[in-house]
Amino acid sequence: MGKITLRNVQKRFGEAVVIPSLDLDIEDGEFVVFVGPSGCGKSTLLRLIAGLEDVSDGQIMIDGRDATEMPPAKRGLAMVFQSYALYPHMTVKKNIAFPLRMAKMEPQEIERRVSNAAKILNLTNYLDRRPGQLSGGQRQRVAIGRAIVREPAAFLFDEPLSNLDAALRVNMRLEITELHQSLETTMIYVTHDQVEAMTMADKIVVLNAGRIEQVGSPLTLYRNPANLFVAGFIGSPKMNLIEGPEAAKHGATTIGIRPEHIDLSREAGAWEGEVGVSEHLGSDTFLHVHVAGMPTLTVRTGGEFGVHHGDRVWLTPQADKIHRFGADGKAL
Ligand SMILES: Nc1ncnc2c1ncn2[C@@H]1O[C@H](COP(=O)(O)OP(=O)(O)OP(=O)(O)O)[C@@H](O)[C@H]1O
Repeated sequence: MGKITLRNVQKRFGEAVVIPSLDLDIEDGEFVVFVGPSGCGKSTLLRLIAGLEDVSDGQIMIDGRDATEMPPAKRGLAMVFQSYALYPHMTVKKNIAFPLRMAKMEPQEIERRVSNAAKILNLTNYLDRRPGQLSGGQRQRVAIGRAIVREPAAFLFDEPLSNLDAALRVNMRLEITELHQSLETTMIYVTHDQVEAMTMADKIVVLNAGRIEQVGSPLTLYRNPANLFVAGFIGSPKMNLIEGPEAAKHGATTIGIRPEHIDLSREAGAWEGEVGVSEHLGSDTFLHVHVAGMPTLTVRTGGEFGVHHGDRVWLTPQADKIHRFGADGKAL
């Protein structure tokens, strides 16, 4: 079980309203990612679900029970922090077993759960080490192990990978996704990294100033962003946003086109421009092209196009891939 429902949830810190009013349904077994810029309230929302903060108003239901006033330990959720919060003087085994010993579980059952978690996380050979003798990735796995042994209704991750280097982040991202696939337990994951959100989530919740901008699968958000905020936030490099024509009902419009949806040519096309910086990523190349009267446009090519700084090129947006937004920022 692991169905979590938020109804009209509000959070104020003194006078400051951090979450004005929020409704959200998290289904059993879903991998849900809260993403948004720094300070948008992602961690606060996770802490409200965990019970580490009290809601100012509204209701939190976990598996059909009202959990709004329930103390954290009673909610059956397990939180994994970026700081790991491991005990340096305890072995890996003791660290993982810690919450079970606190709960006075039978030693045999503790043993069974710890060795099972160690197997899942590839930590079997490290059980007698102390955290100081482990790599960053291994420490992160110990922190996850401590959550697994509790057999929670849901795992709550607060930016768990932000202390790891880039390569390790990619590895751990995959490991957590695989863990989700094998455990099939609800996971709620907070990050400001839209790539993490895109690659891991079943469902992404895009937050901005304590409000939900859009909820949907990664591809839904990518293909059909509900507004300019989501269009600009999801996707790397960012969607090109260009001033569009005035529209009778909608006022000043904005046109959005992703870098992979602009065709490049040396002959005629819609817009003529000059190539600025090229970024070669190996599989893709991103050209930054200056077109008169527009912000610099980013265009994806396979890299075989062979253009250089200062070359004249023509750009043509693919007509069926153009997004349009009204003056209020909403998709038209
Ligand atoms: N205990 C607190 N007292 C007062 N204000 C707080 C408290 N905790 C958080 N805030 C404020 O609430 C807002 C949301 O903070 P929160 O940590 O949830 O954001 P976030 O989206 O997780 O940001 P980040 O990605 O930087 O961690 C911020 O403006 C923050 O300053």
